[in-house]
Amino acid sequence: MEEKISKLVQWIQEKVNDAGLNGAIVGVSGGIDSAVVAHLIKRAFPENSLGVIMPCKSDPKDQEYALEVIESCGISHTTIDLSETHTVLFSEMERQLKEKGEWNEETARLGDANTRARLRMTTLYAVANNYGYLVVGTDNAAEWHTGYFTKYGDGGVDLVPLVHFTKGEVREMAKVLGVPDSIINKPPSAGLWEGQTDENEMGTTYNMIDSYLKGGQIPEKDKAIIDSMHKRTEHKRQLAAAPPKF
Ligand SMILES: Nc1ncnc2c1ncn2[C@@H]1O[C@H](COP(=O)(O)OP(=O)(O)OC[C@H]2O[C@@H]([n+]3cccc(C(=O)O)c3)[C@H](O)[C@@H]2O)[C@@H](O)[C@H]1O
Ligand SMILES: Nc1ncnc2c1ncn2[C@@H]1O[C@H](COP(=O)(O)OP(=O)(O)OP(=O)(O)O)[C@@H](O)[C@H]1O
Ligand SMILES: [Mg+2]
Repeated sequence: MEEKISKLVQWIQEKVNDAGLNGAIVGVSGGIDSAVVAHLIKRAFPENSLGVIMPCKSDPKDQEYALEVIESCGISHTTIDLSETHTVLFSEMERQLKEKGEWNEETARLGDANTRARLRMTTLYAVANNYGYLVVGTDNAAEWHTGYFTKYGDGGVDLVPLVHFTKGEVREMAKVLGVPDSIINKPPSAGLWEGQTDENEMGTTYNMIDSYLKGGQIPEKDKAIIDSMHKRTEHKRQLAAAPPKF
């Protein structure tokens, strides 16, 4: 694992240097994926890396976890609270659509949640512009395959270093990097609404997805969920659809 970590760190350095930029930035949620990326970019650019904590109506406990991550890798950090911004934007949209009588209550929770992820993306790019940094994403192989991310939200990034690593491998990497156990052992959550956990929402587990990706046999029910998510999210792994030249 140490060798893979060194190669990833070197790859991040090369991508930033090739871009003619100065360093790298990541959103730090208090979860394991961003913890690993924070450690990687701190290793790649000890003096030119930044972790950004962006609460957005989030559980205050998340911020404590995020600060534990920051402390564990010693990365420079800043906190930008997006709760008010989200309220202003989302409530204005709700008001306007309600006025038209076209507000859809059923899809509102997901729309609200994805807006949080996209506000974080917008913030990261604005801060990255200030420092001349690349925005580093945190998607692992399981999330990438199932499309379990917000298009142009947490999926809107410049580099995806963990995309070939299963969730289990990310856990292994976290241990080697010195991510605190409290972060490694906590259930993965997008934190987009109260009580949300990835595995509850998806209806399958990361262990199942990992084992499927490694070619293992898994129950038909889990295979069906994973295949359906993969198919439904194909568009997220492509550039925006363009028509043929007429
Ligand atoms: N066939 C197609 N071709 C081109 N575009 C297509 C499309 N089908 C939908 N779309 C577009 O994609 C949109 C739907 O995609 P998207 O906006 O991503 O939304 P969606 O996939 O519905 O939701 C995002 C999922 O990712 C989860 N998530 C988000 C963020 C972080 C994490 C985490 O683990 O931390 C998890 C979240 O809980 C939710 O389950 C549609 O509104 C439409 O605009
Ligand atoms: N409150 C937050 N502050 C900063 N960044 C955030 C916040 N919430 C989410 N993010 C960003 O969105 C990414 C996607 O979240 P995701 O939940 O998949 O990863 P994670 O929280 O790092 O790990 P886990 O899967 O264990 O929850 C995070 O890795 C992080 O970069
Ligand atoms: Mg999370």
